[in-house]
Amino acid sequence: MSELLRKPNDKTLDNGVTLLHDVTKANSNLQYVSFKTVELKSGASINECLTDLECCIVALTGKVTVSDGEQRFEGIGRRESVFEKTPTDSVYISNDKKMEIQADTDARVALCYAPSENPLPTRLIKAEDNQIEKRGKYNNQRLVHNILPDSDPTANSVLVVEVFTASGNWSSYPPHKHDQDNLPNESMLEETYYHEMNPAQGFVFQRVYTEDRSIDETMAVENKNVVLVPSGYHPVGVPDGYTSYYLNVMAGPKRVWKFHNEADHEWIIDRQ
Ligand SMILES: O=C(O)C[C@@H](O)[C@H](O)C(=O)CO
Repeated sequence: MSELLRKPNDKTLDNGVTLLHDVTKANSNLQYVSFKTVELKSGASINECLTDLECCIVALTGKVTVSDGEQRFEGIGRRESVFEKTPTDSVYISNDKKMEIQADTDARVALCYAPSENPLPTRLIKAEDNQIEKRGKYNNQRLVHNILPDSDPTANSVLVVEVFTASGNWSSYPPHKHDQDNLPNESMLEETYYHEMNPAQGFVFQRVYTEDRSIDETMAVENKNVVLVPSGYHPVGVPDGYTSYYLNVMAGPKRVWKFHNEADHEWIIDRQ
C-alpha cells in the first residue's frame, strides 16, 4: 500500500477511546503537520500536554467539552454526521497548554497540530465563525468551510479547512501545489486529508504527484482514510453516487496559503 495512504485503526480501547489515526513527525514523512482522529464514547475523555505543538480541535461529529486547563468550552459540536454540511465548532489551543476533551455524546474529533513556540490565547471557533465558500463550476463544484484560514491570526502555524465535493465532481482541482517557499508566488505547506464518504461504502481517487514525478501515486481512498501530502499536486475525484468530505490540515515555515496551479490544466478555471 502507498506510504501516503493511512487506513483507520479500529481498536477501541477499554476507556471508550479509539485512535483512528495518529500521524506524527516520527511515523511519517511530514515535518510540520501532525494529525489525529479520535472517536470517543459518551463520557470518555483524552488529555494531552501540548509542549511544542499548537492544536485545533475540530468536533467532526457529536458534542464534546474542551478545556485548556483554565478555560472550558462545554457542549461544542453541531452535527451528527459531517454530511449535514453545516459548519461545526472547533477550539484552538496553543503550545505549552494542557488539553482535555471529554465526550458529552458519542463523538468524533480531529486534532490538527503544527509546530509552535509562541503561546497564543485559546479560542473557541464557533460554527458561525467559519467562512463559507462555494467554489468551481461544471463538474468541479465544492463547498468549503474555512475553520482556520491564513487570514485568521488565531494560530502561529496551523491552517484548517473542510471541503464537501458533490457526486461526480472534482476538488483540489485543477491540480495545485504549495511546496516551494517562494512567496509571493508560492508557499510551502504540507497537508493531510482526512476523508469521509456518503454513503460510507464509497471511495474517491486522490493523486499526489510532484513536478518531477519523484512522487506520483494515485490512491483509492475509502471512508475515514487519511492521505499525506508532503509535497506536490493533490487532486480528488469523486465517483457518481457518492458525496465526499475531507478535512485539510496545512502547515509549513510560513502561515500563508499561496498555491500554484499546474499550468497544463489551468484552462479549466477559465471556461465560460
Ligand atoms: O478548493 C478546493 O477544492 C479545496 C482545496 O483548496 C484544498 O483545501 C486544498 O488542496 C488546500 O491546499
